[in-house]
Amino acid sequence: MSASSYLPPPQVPDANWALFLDIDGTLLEHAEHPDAVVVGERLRTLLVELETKLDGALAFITGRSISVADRLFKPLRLRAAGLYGLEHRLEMNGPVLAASEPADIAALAQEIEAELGVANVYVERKGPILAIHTRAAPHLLPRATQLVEEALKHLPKGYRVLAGNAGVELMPLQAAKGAAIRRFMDLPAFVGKQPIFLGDDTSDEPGFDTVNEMGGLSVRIGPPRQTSARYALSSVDQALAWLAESTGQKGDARWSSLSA
Ligand SMILES: O=P(O)(O)OC[C@H]1O[C@H](O[C@H]2O[C@H](CO)[C@@H](O)[C@H](O)[C@H]2O)[C@H](O)[C@@H](O)[C@@H]1O
Repeated sequence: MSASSYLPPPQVPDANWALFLDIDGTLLEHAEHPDAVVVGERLRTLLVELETKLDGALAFITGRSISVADRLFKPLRLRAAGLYGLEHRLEMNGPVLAASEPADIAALAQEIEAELGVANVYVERKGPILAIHTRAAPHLLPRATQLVEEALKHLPKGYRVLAGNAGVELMPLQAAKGAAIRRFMDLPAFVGKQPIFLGDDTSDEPGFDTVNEMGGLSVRIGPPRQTSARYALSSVDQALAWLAESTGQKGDARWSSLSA
């Protein structure tokens, strides 16, 4: 769907819906470094209210690892697909099915850190996924991309390179948000419900496609751009206000800036 046909999504009033939430750029404003994001108390409260309202049918679908998501949203330990679906927590407060770091990815991370780490590039090691963050050194994005694309030639088959938000990620092919959403939709708390997915990034597009196929609501957060999402909200503030309205709170366009 083209950016010009964007619509704000309708309100979603009841427990017939299942809510899937991307984190960065959707629930949280972007920050210079992945550890510098701010999770406000008001957002934690909203997530708990939504989880209760939807009878448990709520999950994070994120590129972050679940352990990092837990640290950010502590003490919440919500259902989550981390690392684009390579790891899961299928029950709130339940165990995490985590993914480990293969030796060749560890070696590659060290090589890239040795070259670019000194230049303010952050190499985030996420088990089988490497995220090279160039937000603080944008001129090094082409070099970071070149390094991971070169590495693809030497790694076993089954990896791909994906443009990130101010960076680039190397990940296994099976890391995909659409498959992660489908996995949750088979669980008792989700089955028979209509999925809604809120996301902002290229890596969220397979999630939009999946909820479109399932007859759900796909909602892209951010300024207009080409996307498969059928609805749009222009900012994190708007996304949080939309979610809050479904719990009966009045709309507030400054939602996230008031929440810290
Ligand atoms: O799928 P998401 O929940 O949106 O996670 C995507 C990536 O988010 C994080 O990186 C991005 O956000 C950082 C904080 O704003 C920012 O500094 C960075 O430039 C962004 O790319 C996270 O660090 C990654 O692991 C996630 O894949």
